Amino acid sequence: MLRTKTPGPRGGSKSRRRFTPPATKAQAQMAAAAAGSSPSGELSQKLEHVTLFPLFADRPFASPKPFGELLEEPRPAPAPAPAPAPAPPQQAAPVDADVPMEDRDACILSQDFFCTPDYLTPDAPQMASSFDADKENILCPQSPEKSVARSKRYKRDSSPKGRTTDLLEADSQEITPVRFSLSQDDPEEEKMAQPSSQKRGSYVPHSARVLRSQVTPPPCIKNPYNMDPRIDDNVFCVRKCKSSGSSPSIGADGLSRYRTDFHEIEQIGCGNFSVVFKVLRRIEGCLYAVKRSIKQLHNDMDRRQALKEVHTLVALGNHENIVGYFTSWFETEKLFIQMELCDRSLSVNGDKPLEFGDALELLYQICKGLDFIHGRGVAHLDVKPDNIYVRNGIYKLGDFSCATLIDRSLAIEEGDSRYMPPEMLNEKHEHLDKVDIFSLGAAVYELIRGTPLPVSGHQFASLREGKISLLPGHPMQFQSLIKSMMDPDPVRRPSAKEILGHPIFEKLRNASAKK
Ligand SMILES: Nc1ncnc2c1ncn2[C@@H]1O[C@H](COP(=O)(O)OP(=O)(O)OP(=O)(O)O)[C@@H](O)[C@H]1O
Ligand SMILES: [Mg+2]
Repeated sequence: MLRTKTPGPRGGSKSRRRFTPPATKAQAQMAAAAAGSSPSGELSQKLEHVTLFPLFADRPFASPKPFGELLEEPRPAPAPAPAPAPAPPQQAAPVDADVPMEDRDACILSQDFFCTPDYLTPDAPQMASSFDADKENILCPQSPEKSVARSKRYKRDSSPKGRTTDLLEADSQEITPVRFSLSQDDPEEEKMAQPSSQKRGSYVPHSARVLRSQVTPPPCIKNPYNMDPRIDDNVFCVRKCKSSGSSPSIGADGLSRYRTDFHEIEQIGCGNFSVVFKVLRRIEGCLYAVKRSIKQLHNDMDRRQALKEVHTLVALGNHENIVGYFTSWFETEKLFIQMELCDRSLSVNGDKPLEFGDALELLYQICKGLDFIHGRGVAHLDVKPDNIYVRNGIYKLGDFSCATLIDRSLAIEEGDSRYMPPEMLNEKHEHLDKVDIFSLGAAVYELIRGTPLPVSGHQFASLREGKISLLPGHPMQFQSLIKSMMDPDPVRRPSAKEILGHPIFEKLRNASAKK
């Protein structure tokens, strides 16, 4: 859990620099300096004959004296410009000779193809390698014959075999059908990438088509084995995909893995540090939860801190009562974690008070999860209703962002203070597994009573002295178990294993043994 996050020095300045053409910026600086409106301007006025911008002195610039005089000083003659190539007779638009070839290509890409400003053109190395200036000698036709028409006339294969291709191409909604690139080294891709004579008249440059095929996410494909009733079949509908999931997957920093791999359905949760989305993994046709950090993780420390959750989940492996982990990655300096999608998390505000049967089930199942993680030397340290999820009636422990090693060899972070035992408040960390037992007892106590636990004050202190109110309608055996879990002395609290062996769980034990 990222308790403190200091904004990094980079922020958006990188992109701002990138968007500002150097000459314009220099001119603006010179103007400010000449006007004496900046410290450098005042300095230049004092020095009078010293230019602060020797690098840009050969650019035409109307500046008042004494800068103007300085600019007239003899300078080495500029290298003669290469003779301009004879313009093709039917050139559609004049090309700026000052713009390098690569930039011109980028312009074609961004304006003709993406209809976006140039700064969206991704500059990742893998993208750059797809641009071959030699393959780009396709002239812009005089009047762009909208090949959209061709796209409309594109004949769909109505055979079942042709359906997949159809779907793949349905999302591209532009000029020429494109296919999603699986690999840069794919020989098939290379073959497709060869400019052919048929394509010579195409309005879209070859590299743009290749790029487009790389950044257009595939549509959502239905998995015939997956009968998950939570999936809305509309996401597989071509038209819907066009509007909801086929925008080019380019983020500020290049290709978006999130947009390419997942179709976002809705936001399902928001914590202090993360926002969680219900998503469909496009090629699998299965639902997942993706948790994304809210703030950008600018420095290494922030990233390591956020990765604690991933490292814990990977180290733990699978358990029925632990939320399933799949993969994670960084994108736009945020951490994305792909997890098993649960139906909801518990909450004392949204839910009606927990009944005895449900409370017993919850206690038993989360104790199984705790027994599993404690057995692997891990303490959760943030057990609370918000971090307990339910899926098909199975309770699962989630949000491992505070987790640490019980042997105290890793840093210890405190979870939510409402569920924290007295020893944690006094910074005594000898029995970290028992911290989880207190928190679980407090969470169940809260859910049964149906009122939020106190954050501070007299009641807060009483709970940490072992003074808990009676829970009407619940057997005394159960109430004393909860009381023992919230014992002020961690040593006297039962372990997760001991709780699982309690006689009150006999039926549940037998039922799970039969499975
Ligand atoms: N796998 C999941 N399936 C369903 N909902 C989830 C899942 N993971 C998280 N959520 C929802 O998103 C909310 C926030 O997630 P999470 O607790 O992991 O974020 P956080 O920022 O670490 O929270 P906190 O404020 O507790 O530190 C959860 O309370 C839950 O409602
Ligand atoms: Mg949480």
